[in-house]
Amino acid sequence: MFLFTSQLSRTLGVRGTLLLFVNYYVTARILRAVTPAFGRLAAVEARLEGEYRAGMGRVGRESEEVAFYNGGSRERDILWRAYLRLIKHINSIYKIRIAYEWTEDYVIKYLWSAAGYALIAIPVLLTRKRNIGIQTGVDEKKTDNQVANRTETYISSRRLLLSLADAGGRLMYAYKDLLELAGLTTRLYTLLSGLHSLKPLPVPQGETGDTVSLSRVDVGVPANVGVPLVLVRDLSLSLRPGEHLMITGSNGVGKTAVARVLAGLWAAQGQGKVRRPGGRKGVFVVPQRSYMVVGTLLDQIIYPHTYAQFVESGMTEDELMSILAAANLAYLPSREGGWSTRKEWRDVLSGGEKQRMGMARVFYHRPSFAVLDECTSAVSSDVEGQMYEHAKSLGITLITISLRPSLMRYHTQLLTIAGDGKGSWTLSQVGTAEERMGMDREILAIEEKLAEVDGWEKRVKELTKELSAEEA
Ligand SMILES: Nc1ncnc2c1ncn2[C@@H]1O[C@H](COP(=O)(O)OP(=O)(O)OP(=O)(O)O)[C@@H](O)[C@H]1O
Repeated sequence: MFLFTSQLSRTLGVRGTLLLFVNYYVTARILRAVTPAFGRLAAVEARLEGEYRAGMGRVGRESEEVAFYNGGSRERDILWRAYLRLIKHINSIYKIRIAYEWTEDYVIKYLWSAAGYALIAIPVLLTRKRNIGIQTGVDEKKTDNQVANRTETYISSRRLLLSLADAGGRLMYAYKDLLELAGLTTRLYTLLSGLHSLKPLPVPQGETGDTVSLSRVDVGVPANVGVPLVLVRDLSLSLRPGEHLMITGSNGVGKTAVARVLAGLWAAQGQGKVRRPGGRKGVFVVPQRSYMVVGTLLDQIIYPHTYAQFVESGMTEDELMSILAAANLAYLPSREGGWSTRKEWRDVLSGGEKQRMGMARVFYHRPSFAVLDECTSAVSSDVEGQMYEHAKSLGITLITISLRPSLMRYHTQLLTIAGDGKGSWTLSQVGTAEERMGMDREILAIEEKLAEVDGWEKRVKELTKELSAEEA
């Protein structure tokens, strides 16, 4: 544009050039007044598209649960609304864009050309001698030459004007693209600033030794703003290898929160200190919800190891087989067609099988400490017991989060979180092996009696019915 303007100014003279700049100014004002907020529109479009895609992903992931609840039409309704919101927005952008592009084309193609022709005409109309033209020194007396000069000036100016309009159009397109880029950048900026405002993962105070210990630690939900919610106050405990801990308490009292602090996902609140053995062999957590990785059957057991790490570890497939046997999953390789079978394991394996696979991972990695967060709730008691005994025989110290009293027998310490709103807790020894056996027997007896409760209730009802019939 600068080049074309400077070329044109040679033809137009000072007044013409000034008027050309007035034209630029007026055009810029008009276009600025009619330019929609393309940046904001692009940011909203990106957000709506994100919501829609997240909804699609959620339905894909949770399809079975949705089907069990017969929630298909409800989900379709939610997705349909998200889709309509997106489409409505995209359509409104198209309408705005069409109106804007028409205006822009009209202004740049027609207004600029009209203004340009008027400007070219000014010297012709206003100059008395009419000796305009970029070629000077031509013999003015020769009329033919004058006509030729004017024609040449007109044609070159016209070309310059067309090129100028073209350059102006490109500039406006670039401006529009820049606005859209700014919108997307704003969205990315929001995401990144959200990530940056997250508190960094806690730096472990000590990742040495073979002991897990919490010393005067407050466990609470981290808050980016405001005061964090403290679930357990002033918690102190120390676990050496072989000292198995069971954490219990009602739902939502903060059992998993303690596991998160132990695993280093949440920082300990207050002035407390967390110590645990470092490295991969340190604390391994098996979460409440089973996770199946994309990949082969073998990948499920060795996760988060890669195949290369598995080979490097020197472990054989026979050893993997015995790991699966310890988790009561020995039938899987033959049933599924071998170690390298790829399937959607999340859907293929049952709830209990997925939980047992979680335990197989513990046996494979053999960490010093394993936090088992209600990860055997869908496994039958006998297999659960076998897996606990096997983990202990591998030298793994267990930190179990559970509401099942029957699991107490595998532990030496019991942490009970009160959930009284004050963050109270108690830590007690579960007892000697003999005492634990006694407790086991008592638990089994109670569990057996509990299993009979339904039958007794049924009998009471029958008797009541018979009595009321006799009285009548
Ligand atoms: N990421 C989070 N953001 C906000 N609140 C959370 C978060 N995680 C947990 N909480 C809250 O902290 C409390 C304790 O949660 P936690 O998962 O530790 O409970 P829990 O004792 O393991 O329960 P359950 O036995 O049901 O598994 C709950 O009230 C929960 O809503």
